[in-house]
Amino acid sequence: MATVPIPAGTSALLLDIEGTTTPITFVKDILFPYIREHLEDHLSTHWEEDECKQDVHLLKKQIEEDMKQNRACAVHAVDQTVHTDEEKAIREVVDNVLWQMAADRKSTALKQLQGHMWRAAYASGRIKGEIYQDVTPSIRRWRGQGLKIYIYSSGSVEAQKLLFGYSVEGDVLDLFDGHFDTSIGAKVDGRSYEKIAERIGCRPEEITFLTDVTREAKAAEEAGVNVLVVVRPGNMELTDEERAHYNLVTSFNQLESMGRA
Ligand SMILES: CSCCC(=O)C(=O)COP(=O)(O)O
Ligand SMILES: [Mg+2]
Repeated sequence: MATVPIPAGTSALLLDIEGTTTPITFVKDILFPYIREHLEDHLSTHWEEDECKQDVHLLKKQIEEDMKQNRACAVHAVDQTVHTDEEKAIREVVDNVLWQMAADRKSTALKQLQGHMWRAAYASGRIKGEIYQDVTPSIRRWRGQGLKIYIYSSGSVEAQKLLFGYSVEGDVLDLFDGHFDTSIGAKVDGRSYEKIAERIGCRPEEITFLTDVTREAKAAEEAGVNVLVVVRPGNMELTDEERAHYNLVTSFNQLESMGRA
């Protein structure tokens, strides 16, 4: 397995989750089906609670935004205040959420609701966060070399903390210096990476971002962030052009720090 140098001058590694630290199958075959299976029951049980009301409010705002931008969207009046028929209102929220999930939308509204729903599944031990075997030993090694480690995922910060807090390796949250989600901006928008650098307190050039998605890699590059594209089983195939352009890693074990510039 060829060694890949962590770009010189890197002080912080920014890690994607799905397809990078964690198999895509865990998200698609375990996390997402859990939502589809329990959505209606979750909404019915928690409908009157503040957290659920906030989740529904955010979904409604997303629909308004989609309509303003003329984006295709399943339009449902998900408003708890105007519905007299609670069952119908819940049905509309369910339809909207299922529609967003079918399109693999990464909206903050959807991700926030999902994070809240997974809480019970992780806490009961029904779900444990999967992490590739090379991930935690490598992070420990990099931390020993003085690198800071951050997560940036479309999954909400709460969902990220659940995955690593209730992982197959137990609670490994102490490996991370911080978490970012789409509340800082979309992963395909270069400005998100500028904001992350600001929040970390370094220049974009000091960050190296690891992701499986080349649209995210491109956005990070535009912001001046270093990028490594992660190739894991089941990840989206890269084009020849992408393979030629990006430095690729198949395991975190390959990544060696060459010392700070
Ligand atoms: C953080 S667990 C949930 C994963 C998820 O919902 C998701 O959209 C993953 O996106 P990523 O940015 O980690 O590829
Ligand atoms: Mg990913």
